This record gives sequence, C-alpha cells and structure tokens, in this order.
Amino acid sequence: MTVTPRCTHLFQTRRELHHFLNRYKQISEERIQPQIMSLSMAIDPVDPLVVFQALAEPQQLNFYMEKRAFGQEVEPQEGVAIAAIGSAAKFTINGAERFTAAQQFIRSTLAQTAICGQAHLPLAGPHFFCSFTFFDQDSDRKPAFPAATIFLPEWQISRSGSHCLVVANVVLCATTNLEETVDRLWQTWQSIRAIRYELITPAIEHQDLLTRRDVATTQHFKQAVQAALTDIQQATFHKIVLAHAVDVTSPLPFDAIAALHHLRKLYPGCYLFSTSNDRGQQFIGASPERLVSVRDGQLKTGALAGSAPRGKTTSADAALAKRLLESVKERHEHRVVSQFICQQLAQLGLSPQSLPVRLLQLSNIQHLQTPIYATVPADTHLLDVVAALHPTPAVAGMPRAAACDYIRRYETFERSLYAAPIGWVDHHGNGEFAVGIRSALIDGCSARLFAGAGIVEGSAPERELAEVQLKLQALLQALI
Ligand SMILES: C=C(O[C@@H]1C=C(C(=O)O)C=C[C@H]1O)C(=O)O
Repeated sequence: MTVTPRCTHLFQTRRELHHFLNRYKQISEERIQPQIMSLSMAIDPVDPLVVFQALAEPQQLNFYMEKRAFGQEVEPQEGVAIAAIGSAAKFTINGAERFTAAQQFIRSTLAQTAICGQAHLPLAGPHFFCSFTFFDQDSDRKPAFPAATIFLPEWQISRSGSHCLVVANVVLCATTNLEETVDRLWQTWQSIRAIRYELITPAIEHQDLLTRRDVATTQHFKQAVQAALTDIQQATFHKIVLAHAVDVTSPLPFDAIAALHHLRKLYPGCYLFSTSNDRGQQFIGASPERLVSVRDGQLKTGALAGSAPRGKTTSADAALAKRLLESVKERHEHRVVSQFICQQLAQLGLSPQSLPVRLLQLSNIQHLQTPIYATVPADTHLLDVVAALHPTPAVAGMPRAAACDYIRRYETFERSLYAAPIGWVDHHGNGEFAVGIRSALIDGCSARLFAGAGIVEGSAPERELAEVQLKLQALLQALI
C-alpha cells in the first residue's frame, strides 16, 4: 500500500486524470502486476442514498450502510452513511476459514493499492465491504449469498457529519484500455457531481395487494419454543434464539431504496443496511445491534437482548420499561450475552469494560443493552474480533454449538445473511459491523422477512411469538 501526497486536482479535468492514471499504468507494467488506484475526493453535500439510487445497478455487487443518531454513545459521534457501488476487486468463500481468508484478501489487495487524493478526510481511502452468512456453510444447493463476500467497490460515496467524499477505485494493468477507463471514470464522476441533495420518492403504498405466508406455521414456531424449553430444563443449552420467517408477495416490485428511506425515518438510531448479490437480490434491514466497531484502536461492542413492546401512553411505556429492567428472566437472557462477549474478548487478550445495563428504546420495541468497550492492540484485526463474537447468544444461544444444532434442526428456512455480520473495514483496520437482524431478502415482487426471539427458562411460546410478530410487523410497514 503506497500513499501519494495529497493531490486535490485529480478530477479537475479529464486530461489531468488521464495523465495521472497513465503514470500508474506504466508502474503496473514495470512491476508486471495490476495496480489499484484509490482516489479520494471531497464533494459538495449529497445524500449517499440518493447517489446509491441513481448509480447502483441490480446485477452488481452493492452495499449501503447508514447510522444517523449516535445519541446513546458515551462519546457522541456524527452520523455516517456509505454507499458502495460495483466492485473493483471481490472475494467470496464458503467454510470455516472465511474470516481468515477475508483478512488475507484484504491484505493482498491493499498490497497492490496506491492511495491518492484527499486521503486525510473522514472515510477516505480503500474500504472493504463485507457480508457473512449466519452459518459458515449454507445447506441450500444454490444459496442466495456465499458464506463470505468481501469487495472493494468501484465507487464509494460517503457522508460523515457534514463531510461528503467520493472514493474511486480503479484497477490498472498492462491490458487496460486507458481511454475507455478514463472516459468511464470521468462520466460517472460528472454524474455524481450533478446529483442534487434531493428527496427520495416514497414507494407507492400497496399494503392491500400483499399476500403474506408464514414459511413454517406459527404453530411450528411455538412447538419449537416448547421443545427448546424441555432442552433448557435438561441443560442441553440454557439459551436459544429461534427465528420465524414470512414470505410476502406483491404485484408490484418492492422498492429497496424507498424501504431504506422509510426505515431510516422510523428507526433513526439503527444501522440501516442493504447489500445485493449479482442476481439482483437485496438484503436490507434496520438493526439496533452493533456487533463491533473499531476506530483508532478503540473497540465498541455490546449486548442487546431482552425485549418489551413500547407502551401506547407515557405511563404504560414507563411501566413496560420498568418491568423489563426488573425482570429476572429478561436480565438472565441478557447476562448470557454480555458474559459471552466479555469472555470472547478476554480470550483475544483484550480487557473489556462494561457499562451498567440500560434501555435502548426504538419506536416499536425496547431492549436491554450493555455497552462494552476495549482497547485493541495493532496486531488484532477487526475480523479476528468478528470471528470470535459471531454468533453471539443474542442471535444463537448458549452453549453456542448446541444452540446452533437446534436452530439447524428446527428452523425450516436458511438464515442466510439474517442475524449475521454485515459491515466494512478500511485500510487502517477501522470499521464497523452490525448484526443483520430486523431484515428482509427482497427479490423483485417477493420478500422474505426474518425475526427471532431469545428463549430461556421462564419463556412462554405465545409471548415469544408475539415478540417475533411485533418485529416482523415493523419491517413489513417499512416495505410498502
Ligand atoms: C434475534 C433478534 O433479536 C435479538 C433478540 C432479542 C430478544 O429476544 O429479546 C433482542 C434483541 C436481539 O438480540 C431479531 O430481531 O431477529
């Protein structure tokens, strides 16, 4: 990885751009290996979701992530939104080695990358966008997503507070047609600059036209909860998270961008995400759960488990919150997660610090949350932490292996990207991963919605089903 001193004039004229890339094409010819140029340039304020809507094509690899309000952080940060469009380099893999292999791919890609332009600005330089499936091997023969997908986008448009930035990643090698490459870059750069800070058109409401089908019956879900309670009594495991899925079909195609826009208004404190495969399927959602983030060696993670609905009036809401905070069952369900996270971090040689349990209140639901912090040494990669934490007992159970076996046996659908790590890593090793819950897989006129609930001693099948329905309803409301 080489860093070229600031050159702010890169995209000033087509000629300038041509001249600059030509130099690197020659370097790649001399070294007899491809050279990736990562060019960062500040732009006027723009909504990255609007750029995503304008430029992303359905058959490409794409990624979007946004988190607006960081109100509950110890050190409040400004909102961040990143759109990643197309791929300059990509890597997919199945199997247990996926996190290590992903790291190797990132390392070897960075070794061929030259970082140019305004590399000192927030979110500048090469970023790798990653999605992992819940299990490291899908049981479907044609899974929607591989167990790991990592890509360096062709275009990255981001906003961090009031700073907006474009990163273009270009591969140059001996056979590159420089004229064509420069033309393509120049045209896309001009179209990005022409995009105004405009509003996204809401989707046409078509709630009445939808058909909804439970993938497995709600009876099946309740029976699975009941059977899990027996296993809990027999100490096979002491927590399990069971999910339910619903297929929704519509005569009109679902509009993922409009849904994301709707979700960010409904859940401003959540991670908003979207990623697609090259078959035009999009996995989207609004997750309240951070798996882990690292910034300048400071790691943030947390336990999120234990839920209650929001009350219709202030006093009803306060009563539900109080009951949640004082519930022995919900506290136990929560503690299993915070203890596991601290243990896993300690095994990596870190010294995690937890804050007291508090409430995370979303518009439809409230959760117990424990923020956990640690300092990470330079030789611990963010993906090492992701590998150690996923899946936490917030989405799998405890002990993990027994819970995962049970999930495989009782859930009749593939979790795919549901409840799995989704996020990005940059060239400094900073990055952010959310847990892909409160999510849906959109495929034209159909969508599969996922939601789960943690089961511990004292859980009741009917109440767990109600919790899952509440989570599903919130997502459904955003899709139309
Ligand atoms: C598994 C999900 O959510 C998880 C389960 C929770 C619970 O059971 O209380 C709360 C937050 C999440 O950790 C989901 O939303 O699908």
